[in-house]
Amino acid sequence: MQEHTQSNSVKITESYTPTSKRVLIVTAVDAEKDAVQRGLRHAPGFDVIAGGVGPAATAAATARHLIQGPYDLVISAGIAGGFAGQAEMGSIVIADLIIAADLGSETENGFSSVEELGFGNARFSVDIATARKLAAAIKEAGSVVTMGPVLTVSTTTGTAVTAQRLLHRVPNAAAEAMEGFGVATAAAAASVPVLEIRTISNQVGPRDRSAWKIKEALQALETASSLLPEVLR
Ligand SMILES: O=C(O)c1cccc(C(=O)CC[C@H]2O[C@@H](n3cnc4c(=O)[nH]cnc43)[C@H](O)[C@@H]2O)c1
Repeated sequence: MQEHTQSNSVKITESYTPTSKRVLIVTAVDAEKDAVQRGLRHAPGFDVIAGGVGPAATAAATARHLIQGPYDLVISAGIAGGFAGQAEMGSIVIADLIIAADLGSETENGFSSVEELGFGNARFSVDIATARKLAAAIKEAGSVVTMGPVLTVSTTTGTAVTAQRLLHRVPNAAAEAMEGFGVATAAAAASVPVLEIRTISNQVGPRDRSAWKIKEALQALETASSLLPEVLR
């Protein structure tokens, strides 16, 4: 509290709330952005953008917005495919690792990641304390939540064989989407911590677009987003 005395001797009292975090949330498409914004209900401190589909578009959009910071946290958020037995349709996944699952080289002996090839980094750590806090809040709110690696792919998986190949590379993978690694690359370049929140619209495997539960996944995204102001306070 701070008190100011004006020249006419009327005391004006202002109350100050502690400075809250400034957070950039990056979705792929507008429908995801709208769901996040519905959940946030105009809470202060959050900027939400739709950065486009895929790691390149989203990395560029994230980097462009981070320049307008400073930001304390960047979140990649949206719908995703869930790996069977790890994350079911309508549930929420909080990444504990963000992995570029198809960034590398095909060899006679299978896939080699950029790390194995010595070309750089194929995975990013998340702000694990905040990730755990968010997962606990989601569980407390009554939603099903899994923490695990979220894969970033440039091509959506469409066969059981590819799903198995990905699980061979990352045995405990929870979900796959197309943007997390791009968002994390831009966040790391700006030294800003990152999170990834995914809500499951479909199973990773044979492509059947008619079976995607987009409405349910967007509702789950709204629910997860509604918990962010309290968790990040
Ligand atoms: O058609 C719609 O109404 C609609 C509403 C919201 C989002 C979409 C998308 O198609 C978003 C594309 C976005 O979704 C991620 N995603 C979802 N499932 C998978 C998957 O199995 N494998 C990889 N990515 C997936 C991805 O991040 C895309 O950018 C449509």
